[in-house]
Amino acid sequence: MAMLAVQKLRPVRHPPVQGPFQKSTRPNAQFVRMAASESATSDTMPISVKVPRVLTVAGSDSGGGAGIQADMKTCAALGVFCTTAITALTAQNTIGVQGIYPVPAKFLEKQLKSVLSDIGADVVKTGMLPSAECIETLCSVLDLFPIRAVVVDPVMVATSGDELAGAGILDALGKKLLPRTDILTPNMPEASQLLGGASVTNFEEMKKAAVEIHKMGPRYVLIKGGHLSGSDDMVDILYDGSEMHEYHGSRVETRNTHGTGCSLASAIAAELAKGSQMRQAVQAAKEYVKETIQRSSKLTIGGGSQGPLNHLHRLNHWERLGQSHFKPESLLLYAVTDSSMNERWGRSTSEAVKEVIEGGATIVQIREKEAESGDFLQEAEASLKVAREYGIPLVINDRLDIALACDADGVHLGQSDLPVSRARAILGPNKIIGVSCKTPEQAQRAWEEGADYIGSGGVYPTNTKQNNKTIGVEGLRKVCESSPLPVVAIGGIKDHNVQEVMASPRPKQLRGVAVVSGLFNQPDVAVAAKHFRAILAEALDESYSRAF
Ligand SMILES: Cc1ncc(COP(=O)(O)OP(=O)(O)O)c(N)n1
Ligand SMILES: Cc1ncsc1CCOP(=O)(O)O
Repeated sequence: MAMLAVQKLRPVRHPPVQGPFQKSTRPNAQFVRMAASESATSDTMPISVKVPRVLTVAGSDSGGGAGIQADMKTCAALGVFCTTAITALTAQNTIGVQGIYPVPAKFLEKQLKSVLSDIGADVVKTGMLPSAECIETLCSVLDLFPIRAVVVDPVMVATSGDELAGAGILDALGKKLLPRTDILTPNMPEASQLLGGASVTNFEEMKKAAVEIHKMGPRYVLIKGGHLSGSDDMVDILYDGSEMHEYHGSRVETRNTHGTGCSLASAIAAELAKGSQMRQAVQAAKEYVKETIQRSSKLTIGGGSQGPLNHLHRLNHWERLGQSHFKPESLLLYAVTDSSMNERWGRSTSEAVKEVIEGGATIVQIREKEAESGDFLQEAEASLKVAREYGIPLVINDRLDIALACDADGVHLGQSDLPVSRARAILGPNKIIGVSCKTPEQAQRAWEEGADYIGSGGVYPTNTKQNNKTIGVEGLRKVCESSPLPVVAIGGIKDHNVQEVMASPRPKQLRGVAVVSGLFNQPDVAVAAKHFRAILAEALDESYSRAF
């Protein structure tokens, strides 16, 4: 049995840091300790590890981008343990703030005391403080515990423009909190509000504002110049009462900036908690936020104008998602091979694949119902080589083992094949998984299990697949409307009925047609593919013009 190494807790002895400590009437409770297992108790590893701690006193953002949620993720990313005292719940998303539910001051006090009496905090960071009462409560609790620094982000207006704290807090902020603040981090509109509406719109006014706000009590004032207009150069100013320090950066073009202010203040708090001096902490925090914005710029979360950041980008979770070979547009002309048809016309599968791609196929599936595994693999490898030369995705019908063996771009599965969820677990997030669906229930399941697209049919009767139920154009539409997944129509699709399949009004999920005999049971595959592309172009154009 592994024994846990236990060491007696001692009251905190804070290392001396520059700047005022918060006054304390009571010794702090404890270290945050991680009990180390036996394997970690070598000569070089301490048996008790003191973890830097930040307490964030802020509002909850249900959208996960700002507030408490941003603070916790920032601290986690920077190696700091983050506790919370929630001042308000907000119903919020990437569009804006739909509601605010302030937490009663008495319950805020309970949270603060609960955390500080047990876990303690090296640094307290504040965000949304919705009322004067809440500020007074916070300050009276701060008097009771030793805190090394207080970082105040004077959150008043959300990035969406919604008000989070009214002018009613300014008096309490100025009288109670700012005199005990180590660093205050207003943006330009907040700086203006703190100064009773003074103009803070350019660099010179930012400097003047920093001097004026410094007189209100904070040791450092960091005015964020993100709102400076007419310049790609973004400047923040840090004023310590005698010197102005400038931090220059360049603007990153992205909608994903929601929670940037909370994240910067939390990053400063985290760096201070780890032992940095103020200027170092601001520098490191700015670098972290800059890198975070850059690494978040392509994320698609929510439909509003303010997307969140990827605080934990160093874990690289979402970068890999972006590497999928699949784009719904590639379903436009989906070529499904048939070696018996190709043999009849005197060509190998890989030759047919080359011709169909040259004619305009946008994705290829190798479908072999009779072939031995070794032959299937050889055919797949030769075809994949061709498809890669043209940058066209290639998937394997039914056989996950063949797809894995040749490292194809994915598989197409039928309802009687391996379940999509199992295939996804084996193939990982980046491979394409398509699944055949005839019913709305199957389509819904495909979506839930992680498929990339649906193949739906047979739309028309076909000789290529025996005993295959025909669902018609109506059945195809029902499948399209049952999940957000892109759909490709299949079954008996020929040049004379493509128009009908793709006719307007077309469900937005329907992205193209999958064809076997219409492409491969033809004397010239490239000509057949070109012909399909021309009809598709016309069908799409026509529905485009009808929509206007
Ligand atoms: C794009 C596309 N859609 C549907 C099918 C049919 O797949 P499945 O139901 O697995 O039937 P078989 O192709 O295995 O006979 C498909 N192959 N491709
Ligand atoms: C594989 C498949 N799945 C449903 S119909 C079908 C065959 C489509 O072939 P064709 O395009 O020749 O009708």
